[in-house]
Amino acid sequence: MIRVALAGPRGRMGSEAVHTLMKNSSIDLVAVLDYKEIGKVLSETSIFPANYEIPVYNKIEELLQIEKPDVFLDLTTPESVYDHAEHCLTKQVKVVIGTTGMSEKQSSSLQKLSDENQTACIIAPNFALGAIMMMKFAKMAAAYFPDVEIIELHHDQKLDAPSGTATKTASLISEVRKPHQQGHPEEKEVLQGARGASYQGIPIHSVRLPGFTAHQKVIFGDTGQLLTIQHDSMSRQSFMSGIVFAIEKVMQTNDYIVGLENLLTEEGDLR
Ligand SMILES: NC(=O)C1=CN([C@@H]2O[C@H](COP(=O)(O)OP(=O)(O)OC[C@H]3O[C@@H](n4cnc5c(N)ncnc54)[C@H](O)[C@@H]3O)[C@@H](O)[C@H]2O)C=CC1
Ligand SMILES: O=C(O)C1=N[C@H](C(=O)O)C[C@H](O)C1
Repeated sequence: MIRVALAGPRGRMGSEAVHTLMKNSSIDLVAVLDYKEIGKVLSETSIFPANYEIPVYNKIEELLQIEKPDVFLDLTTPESVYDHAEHCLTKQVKVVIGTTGMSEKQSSSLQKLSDENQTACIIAPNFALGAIMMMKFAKMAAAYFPDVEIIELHHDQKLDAPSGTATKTASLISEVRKPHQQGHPEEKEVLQGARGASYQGIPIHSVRLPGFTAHQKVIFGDTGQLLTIQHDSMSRQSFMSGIVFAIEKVMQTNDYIVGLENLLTEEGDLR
């Protein structure tokens, strides 16, 4: 049994993940971390059934010391995630991070901590298999279609923009796309922000509206043709098999890994 602690149990992702981990016969959800008092065990909150007697902690130091999890899964906020991961890696507790919105500086610092403590840290900007495929396909296409823009569309409660998925997609594309100027060389934004954010020259446009869950289009343009690679998460169920996969994989490594595409084999692991 893999002993897992989860941060953010009442969130949109966290609550779904609690149910998934409770149902999994090779995972033992030993504790959850919330930032405020919500009861001593999860079943005392209105959103979980009576048999969810999982202890709730407000202090990560106590959680790690008392429950000794093998893996700490973070599904919280850009503000909290770094601090949690730092505590875990320093105490040599493996980490799976689903939370997006960390700065590059924070990610590099976690990589250093992971290396120094020889403790695995898997960062998954997107746990959904289809989104991972979208990113892989986009990287393939970018070798042939260097002009590309990314449009990501999410629910209006999302805190970070652009999404972790969009940034990761742009980073993968940048590995193969020859740096060059897109659009007209004399292009001017009449209204600031009209051309979106720029990741090494790749425009990223973020849409936030009620009604959306998590969606992305990667549009490649060439003379007389367009190629669009699109992924839609219609519910948070789409992320759950990826969470279990990441927890299983983090037990087999001591490395710092960003993106589940680095862990997939050609045999269709996540099915
Ligand atoms: N990697 C992936 O596939 C996915 C990642 N996400 C990311 O996961 C994160 C969570 O997303 P949602 O569930 O939609 O957000 P949410 O706002 O519904 O949930 C976040 C939860 O974290 C809790 N929280 C905040 N600070 C905390 C702390 N210090 N300790 C413990 N709990 C704390 C909040 O009370 C809240 O319940 C976001 O960063 C989002 O971008 C979301 C969906 C998929
Ligand atoms: O906040 C979300 O909802 C999501 N966040 C992740 C991201 O920033 O890419 C993954 C997915 O898009 C859902």
